[in-house]
Amino acid sequence: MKLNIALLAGDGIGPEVIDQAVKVSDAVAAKFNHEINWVSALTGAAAIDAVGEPYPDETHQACMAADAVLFGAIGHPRFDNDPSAKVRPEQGLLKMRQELGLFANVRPTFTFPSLIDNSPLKKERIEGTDLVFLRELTGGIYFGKRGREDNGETAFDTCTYTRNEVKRLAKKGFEMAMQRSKKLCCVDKANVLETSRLWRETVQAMEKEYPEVEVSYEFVDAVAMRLVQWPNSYDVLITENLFGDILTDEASVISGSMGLMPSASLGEQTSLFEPIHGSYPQAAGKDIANPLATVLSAAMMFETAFNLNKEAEAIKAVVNKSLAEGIVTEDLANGRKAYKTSEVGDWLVENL
Ligand SMILES: NC(=O)c1ccc[n+]([C@@H]2O[C@H](COP(=O)([O-])OP(=O)(O)OC[C@H]3O[C@@H](n4cnc5c(N)ncnc54)[C@H](O)[C@@H]3O)[C@@H](O)[C@H]2O)c1
Ligand SMILES: CC(C)[C@H](C(=O)O)[C@@H](O)C(=O)O
Ligand SMILES: [Mg+2]
Repeated sequence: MKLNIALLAGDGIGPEVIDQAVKVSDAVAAKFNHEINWVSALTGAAAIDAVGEPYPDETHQACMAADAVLFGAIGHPRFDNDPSAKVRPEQGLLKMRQELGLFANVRPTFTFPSLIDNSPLKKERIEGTDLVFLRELTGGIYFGKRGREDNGETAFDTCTYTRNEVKRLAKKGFEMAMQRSKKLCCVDKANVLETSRLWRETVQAMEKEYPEVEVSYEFVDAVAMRLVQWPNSYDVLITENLFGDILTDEASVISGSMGLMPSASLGEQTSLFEPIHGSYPQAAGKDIANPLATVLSAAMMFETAFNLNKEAEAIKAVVNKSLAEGIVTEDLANGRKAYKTSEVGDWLVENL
């Protein structure tokens, strides 16, 4: 099979972790007789430096022409520390998600048996955790009206959702629950927010279409607590954009490192695969970042975008093997030898 993949490495550790995912993808493609045609395109601060905008039209065209997109990370301290910057790398990420119509961000959280002691949480609480967030990705406060009033003394961001936006995300949630343990949790703040009441009302109305799915409705503040207290009590969680952003970073602590958690962003026309972490600027250029979140995002790409399950399983298996054998970057070393980002990538290729 010929796979056309747009490659958006981005900023900071983006290019380093993407390099490992490319090496591993090429190796798995060779093993299973596929050919990957990578088309690299600019995004983030790198694109601002090169052409003045974070998601240039050329990049959008490359994403639209490809069968799938593999994304690293964007963001640079130069913008993080300058709130007045008008053009920002993150705008590129949001524009890309919106223009590609990537409304459903699938963010699994799971544990690796060999890393159970890497989590600061108690082993007996987290063992066997296997849950998945479906984060709405193209609506809510990220895309609402925002601005300043009162000579800049007052700022506002507005959160808006339409019933259809909630429905299409919830539909994916119900479908995913049917494939898994038939348990769905709708995370909201319906005791306060009108958008959350629309979420709850919409999901409640859909329950009768999926009589086998047991649905619970929980407030986001309580979920934030129970997620680290009893993560095993969850299976599929659906939530709006900002809640999903925050809860998934929190959930990454269960696995032991932010550098481990992959994601898939799904739309009607295309899909994009990216680690949930950012550009981790402190590690940029040092060859120390954990590449596994990006490698596992590539596995999600084989599975979700191309229906190539054996290929995805091969990647997951070699990742598990590397962890079991202690071939880990410094975030997971825990007093053991820390391997470089590129050494982990090389090991995965050799052992695939
Ligand atoms: N999707 C994205 O591209 C994305 C996501 C989040 C943040 N950002 C951007 O990234 C920049 C830095 O943001 P931040 O520091 O809040 O978040 P971050 O995810 O880049 O880093 C937070 C912490 O997580 C850990 N971490 C992250 N990735 C890791 C990896 N691969 N291996 C090992 N440890 C890892 C590190 O301890 C790091 O200090 C900002 O400009 C932000 O806007 C981009
Ligand atoms: C960088 C930022 C805009 C982004 C988000 O908030 O969606 C990031 O935190 C993520 O999780 O991908
Ligand atoms: Mg985030």
